[in-house]
Amino acid sequence: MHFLELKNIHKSYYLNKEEQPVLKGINLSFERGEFVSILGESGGGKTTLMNIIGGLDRNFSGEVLINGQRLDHSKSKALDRFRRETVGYIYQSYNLISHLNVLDNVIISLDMTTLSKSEREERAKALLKKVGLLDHIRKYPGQLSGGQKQRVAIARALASDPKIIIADEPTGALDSQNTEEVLRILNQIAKEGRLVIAVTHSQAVADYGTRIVHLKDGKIDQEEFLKDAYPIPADTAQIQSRPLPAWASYITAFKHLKFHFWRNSLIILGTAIGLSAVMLFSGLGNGVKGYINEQVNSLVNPQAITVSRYSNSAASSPRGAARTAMATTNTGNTLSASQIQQLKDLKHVVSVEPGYRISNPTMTIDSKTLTLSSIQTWTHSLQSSIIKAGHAARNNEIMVDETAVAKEWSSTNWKNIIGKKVTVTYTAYNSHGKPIQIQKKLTVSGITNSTAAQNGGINAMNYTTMYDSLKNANASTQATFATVNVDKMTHVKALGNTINKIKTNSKRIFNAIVISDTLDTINTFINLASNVLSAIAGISLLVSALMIIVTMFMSVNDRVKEIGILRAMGESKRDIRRLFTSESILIGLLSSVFATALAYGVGSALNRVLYHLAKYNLVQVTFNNVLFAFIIALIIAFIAALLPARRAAGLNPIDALASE
Ligand SMILES: Nc1ncnc2c1ncn2[C@@H]1O[C@H](COP(=O)(O)OP(=O)(O)OP(=O)(O)O)[C@@H](O)[C@H]1O
Repeated sequence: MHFLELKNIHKSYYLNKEEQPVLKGINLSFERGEFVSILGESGGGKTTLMNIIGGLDRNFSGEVLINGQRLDHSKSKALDRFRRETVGYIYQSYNLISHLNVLDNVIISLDMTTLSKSEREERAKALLKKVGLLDHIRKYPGQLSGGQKQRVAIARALASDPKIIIADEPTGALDSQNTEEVLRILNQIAKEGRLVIAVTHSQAVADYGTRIVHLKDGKIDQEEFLKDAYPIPADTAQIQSRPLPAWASYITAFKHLKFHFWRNSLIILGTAIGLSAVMLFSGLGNGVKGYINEQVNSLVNPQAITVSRYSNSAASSPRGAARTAMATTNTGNTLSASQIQQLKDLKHVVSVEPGYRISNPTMTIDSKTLTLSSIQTWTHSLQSSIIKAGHAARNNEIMVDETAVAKEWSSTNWKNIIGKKVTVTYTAYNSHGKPIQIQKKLTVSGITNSTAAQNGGINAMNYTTMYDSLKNANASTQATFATVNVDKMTHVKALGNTINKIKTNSKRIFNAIVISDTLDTINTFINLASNVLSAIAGISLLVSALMIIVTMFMSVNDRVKEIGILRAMGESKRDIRRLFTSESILIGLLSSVFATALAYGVGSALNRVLYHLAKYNLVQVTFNNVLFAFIIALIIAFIAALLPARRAAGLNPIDALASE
């Protein structure tokens, strides 16, 4: 049984459907320890034969047997494995991978073995030492002489410990000294018990081996046995091969990214700008939402429900409801003691504060008379943080709004209004609905600022002051609204609904305003606006996707030869596809990292500029915004790589190797 046997190999190429036979029945056998030279005229089919032996060509007839076992050329996985385990290639034009240094050019073949990382590095260095290049391992192929390149190629071919070395014109591009050196190494390889098959035009080179095979007109026309095959040394442990692991593709992809640093940096920058814009707009949405929520909650206590009488004219929308709440004693829509009790009896209610709101009162300060939009009693529905100066109103005191009153009184010394005596005049109603004019002298105790809450701001006295003024004037003392204080924030919404559903004689009686409802509506609009802005920014990501596609196609075009080399080394179509998808995914990942830094950087700069306007960080990029951007970037990168990666994987390895 021969180590390698070729039986009746026929191969034709077809040009315009016209058959051009190249190999016309090759029968040959080889043994380990041989150094066989194949001689023949140019175009005689030597390379074609090598591609068949090396498991690169599948379109031929005849049989290739290894240790008596037929190599099934219809099974691509088996062929990948055969190339990976059994064959090492050396080419006339070296075919080193230009973006990998000398050491990595050898290690890339070892990545398909089960050796550990340190063992792989050790073996690569040992092989490079053997070919005299240990001092050059960090150089790139472009920094080596022809002879050095070929020696790297030999080290690479030997890396996975293959039993067959195919050398296609290994000395074709070398001077006599380097030729001598390479031949010596090849002879040494044969002495190690490997089968070396070298294609050559040179009789001198051929004479170096153990056998010469002449190829003529597609047939073997002569064989010369020069020496016996070298004895096969006792087999040392064979290095185990394995399919290329995913991490190896990522490492190679990263090295390629690094090699084309500037080109890739620009793409990463472009993608990162688009991604960071998406993050910033989402962050701005969060910030504005947070700001408005904080503003509203600082004016109005979210854990209090403002309840007034329900009137048909009030729409069910928050704005309509707000109008109802503004209804005052003037309308006669008041809350009776039993209705207040009804509210007190509800579950989760901590307390109920009856309140009065009176519209269009006038206020006279010194000789100035102002018409206000309303005066009300202070309840827990208001936050004490709106009192900007002075203190909350005690008996016979009043708090006045900064803009509507204090600054109207004096634009410069408005704070001096505190302590001033004012006369408030307003209309109330007696129990028969008859209007009663009430006039009351009060002292200004504090200034409120709540312009964001409602027009006209808050002018408020305490409950006792208002109650006494109504009682003394024989006006109705029924509350115009009530503040229902709720035990827990989580119960507020449900309680609001419950209050709205209470009926007497199947008629709804209460109208409850839950501030979170209003905030929900505001938040929906802000979300919508920020999503629209993010989506607009997202369009730039389409441009990024196109950039990645173009780069990947360029990368495939640049690397056609490399694809051929990797396939010859035993990488599968899947490995090649992954090489390009992983590069694109790395671009996506790096872009996301860069975009995150950019978004936080620009975000904090914007916050610094805007802070003095709102006293709030208006850009708040959250972890979820970042996560979303990462996911989007990875999806875009993956999709962008699909077509180029498919093209790369679909390349015929022989054509790829033959590409210029
Ligand atoms: N992909 C192909 N399509 C068509 N014809 C091809 C193809 N590849 C090779 N040939 C032809 O097959 C013949 C054998 O080519 P091959 O490269 O095997 O020759 P060779 O003996 O290695 O030549 P050289 O010594 O010049 O390298 C040539 O005539 C070549 O033009």
